[in-house]
Amino acid sequence: MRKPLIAGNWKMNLNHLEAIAVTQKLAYSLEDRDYDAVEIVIIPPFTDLRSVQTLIDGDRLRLLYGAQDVSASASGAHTGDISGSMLAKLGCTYVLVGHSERRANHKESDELVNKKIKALLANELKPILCVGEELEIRDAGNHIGHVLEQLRNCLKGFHKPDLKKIVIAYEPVWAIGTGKTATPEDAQEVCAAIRKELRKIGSDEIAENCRILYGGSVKSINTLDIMKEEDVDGALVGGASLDPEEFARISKFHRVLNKA
Ligand SMILES: O=C[C@H](O)COP(=O)(O)O
Repeated sequence: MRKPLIAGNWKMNLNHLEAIAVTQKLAYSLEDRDYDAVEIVIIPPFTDLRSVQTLIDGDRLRLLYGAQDVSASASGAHTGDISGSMLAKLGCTYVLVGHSERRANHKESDELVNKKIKALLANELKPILCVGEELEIRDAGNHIGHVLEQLRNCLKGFHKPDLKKIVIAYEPVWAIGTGKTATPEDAQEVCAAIRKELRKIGSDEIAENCRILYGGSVKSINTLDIMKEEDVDGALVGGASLDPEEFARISKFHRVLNKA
């Protein structure tokens, strides 16, 4: 079975002092049974990672953490970039790649995302590959084709041992930060199509074991309906993850719905 994964992408919010307070409040709101049932991950800005690492290591918290991006390069003259080896040294487990906000704001191509995945795997980090469509593509009725093309391009050249380490996050761009969550049926349709494509790209085993997350205005009030869907294995949460009590409520969905 696939262990559900709930990841909180803080985006460009919370300095390193605020990060300590939010992480502590989140940890106080969770119990061992929550960590046993769900992988709970926080993804703060780069500037917070060392503080989060020190707190989690020092208090032996069962939270996992990661970064919002990575350089495709290993080291060198890349001003402003952060390398996979630096993130590994900071104890990161997961790293987002291909988030629509990076694609839009930094003109990130599928080819660049592919190189970033390679850099993460080289440093034993687990990519969370974000794919999703703009509203006009959805309205044109070709959103599934668009998402699967992104998936194929970003995963080009990877073999089965590598594919096993990758998490996929389906994030319809029109649902991000808008309060307009995709319907559970919509999320299921795309996540099922992604899983079917993973059978072709990788194997039945890879498709069965890959966690596919939904992201886009996830809140505690809509988590259960989304998580009931067979091919949805978790959520990539933005705004709601900045409130530790709300993010804890989202992470505790398993207390009502058994996905194991
Ligand atoms: O990475 C998170 C997604 O962009 C969703 O953000 P949101 O929950 O604020 O819509």
